[in-house]
Amino acid sequence: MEEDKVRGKAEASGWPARAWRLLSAIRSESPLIQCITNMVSMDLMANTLLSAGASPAMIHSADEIPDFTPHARALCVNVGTLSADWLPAMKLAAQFASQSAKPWVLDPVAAGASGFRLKACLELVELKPTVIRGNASEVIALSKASLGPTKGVDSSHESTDAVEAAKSLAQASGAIVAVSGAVDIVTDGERVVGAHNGVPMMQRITATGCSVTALIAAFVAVDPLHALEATVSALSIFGVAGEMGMNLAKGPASLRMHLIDSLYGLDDAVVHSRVTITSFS
Ligand SMILES: Nc1ncnc2c1ncn2[C@@H]1O[C@H](COP(=O)(O)OP(=O)(O)OP(=O)(O)O)[C@@H](O)[C@H]1O
Ligand SMILES: Cc1ncsc1CCO
Ligand SMILES: [Mg+2]
Repeated sequence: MEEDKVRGKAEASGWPARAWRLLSAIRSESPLIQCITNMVSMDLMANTLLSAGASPAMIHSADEIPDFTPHARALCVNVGTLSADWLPAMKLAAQFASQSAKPWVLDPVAAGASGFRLKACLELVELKPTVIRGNASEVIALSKASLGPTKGVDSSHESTDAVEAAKSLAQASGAIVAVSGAVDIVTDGERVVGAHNGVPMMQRITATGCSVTALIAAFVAVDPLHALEATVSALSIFGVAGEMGMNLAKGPASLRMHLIDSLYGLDDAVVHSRVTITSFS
């Protein structure tokens, strides 16, 4: 009953209609999304983008960036399996994206796990990402610019523990900051919005976070002037795909498959009845 009330309010706010409109735009425009990502996530990330209707390209060589990056509608940079030889390409691509006024999204995987990684993430933040999406531990580490008690790539905090950290990171960087978790939190430093869709089993599949970051890049590509709204919509749509997928799944491996199928098959009615987004402030 309480859940129905929250859904009712979300519907009245116009969020489901916006999420559906942006997903439809991705399906019709098929925006080219360049991804420089970790070796674990490449497959799921590319398939997530394809099933949403976008066109992924996992192109990471610095030699190709000057020719290629200006053609992409958005860039996703993910430091999951970072090494010193990949970092210059990430920075170069971010510079090209910024120079050509293309949105770019940073995933600061395990930002608090080592000094090398934290410094690299802070340097990337200096290059003005449009959106930063991490789990709560990553956003807290980045916001405080300090190493944290870390489980590596997994979070040891709830997303709601990271609201203040997310707001101050957004204010300091000028980026929209998204914290994934049971409730996904999105802020521009003033407004705070919560996206409530998703299922806990999504945490048992590696790279679902990486993949939703790339999906955010696709949503921002089709609505670059409303990055907060596009980010919330992407998180919500991915969560709804997880919920639909979970109805058919037996565990993480089959959820991975059904999530992709569900994202591909989402329709207006499902999006309108399930998308649950609320304002926190
Ligand atoms: N308890 C939960 N309930 C519902 N959805 C969840 C829950 N935890 C995570 N999710 C969803 O799972 C996806 C991945 O979020 P998560 O916070 O696990 O990212 P992550 O730690 O960066 O993952 P990875 O590093 O493996 O890519 C998001 O879409 C998020 O909304
Ligand atoms: C498991 C793992 N290790 C480095 S990146 C990655 C994918 C999830 O972030
Ligand atoms: Mg992650």
